[in-house]
Amino acid sequence: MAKIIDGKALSQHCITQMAGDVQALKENGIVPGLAVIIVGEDDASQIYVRNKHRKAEKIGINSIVIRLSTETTQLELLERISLLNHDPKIDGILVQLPLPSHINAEAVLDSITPEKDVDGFHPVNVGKLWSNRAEIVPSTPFGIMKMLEFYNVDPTGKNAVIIGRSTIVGRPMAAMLLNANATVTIVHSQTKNLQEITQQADILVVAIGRSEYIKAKDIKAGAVVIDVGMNRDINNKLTGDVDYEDCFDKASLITPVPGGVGPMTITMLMQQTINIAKRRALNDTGNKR
Ligand SMILES: Nc1nc2c(c(=O)[nH]1)N[C@@H](CN(C=O)c1ccc(C(=O)N[C@@H](CCC(=O)O)C(=O)O)cc1)CN2
Ligand SMILES: [Mg+2]
Repeated sequence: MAKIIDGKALSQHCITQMAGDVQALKENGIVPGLAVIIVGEDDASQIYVRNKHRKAEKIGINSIVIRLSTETTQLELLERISLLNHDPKIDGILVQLPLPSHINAEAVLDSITPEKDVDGFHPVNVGKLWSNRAEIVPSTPFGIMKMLEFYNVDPTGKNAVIIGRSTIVGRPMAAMLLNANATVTIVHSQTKNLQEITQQADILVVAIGRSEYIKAKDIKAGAVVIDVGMNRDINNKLTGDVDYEDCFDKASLITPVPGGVGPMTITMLMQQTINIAKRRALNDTGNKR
């Protein structure tokens, strides 16, 4: 029988620690600041942004949310980002994805100054991650690394298989597991004999976007199974990419959906905002000398 990796409980544990860190920063005159920009009316995005704002406030981070209409032009968005790039009170800038189709998301993300790119999507931060000298990393895989650490899963020498090659999850997850000394394989929609590879995984991270795609027959006995999927069925019920019930007895550890990876994504965003503010605190001290 698998043990459940409880993302909600771990998230709460991290929040308590972070609130203490923010208090200490404030005593040194630094208030961490996070700016989240949302363009358009996507329902799910609205909820995630609201949750980010609430969690930030709970920890003591100064959170601002900039809500822009669907008709916002790319130029208007770039101008907003430029103002935030130069705002000394803002440590982290995040543009909620997806953006409306008339906006070039890459151009927008690339315009965020790398030091404030709290999502870790800027090519400079991607390059640093792959060079194993990361400062800011994408929150979803960062949350997964925290989960592994908290549940005493050392990736060293393990076979880690990631299903999915997105820039938000699959690719940065591969870099982080590689940096943690795992033997890493990425599989994706074009991979031949995918199941033969997933069956070898000691750590399996599933981000393929297909409801309950991974079954017990696809995993190794004792595998650690991390489900990044979020799929809505016709009754609006949330399902993961892993058939949780089917895999439960065969895995050693497994994340539920909801209550696994999702809550840690937002919590790790807060951690990165605090980390950037800590670097600002160090620089401020340096400047005063
Ligand atoms: N700029 C970004 N955009 C997006 C990111 C991101 O990291 N940066 N990730 C996702 C959305 N996302 C955060 O932004 C996110 C998604 C889901 C959850 C979450 O807590 N999920 C819950 C279930 C919620 C539900 O019922 O719908 C869970 O899994 O328990 C948090 C954050 C895309 N965009
Ligand atoms: Mg089921």
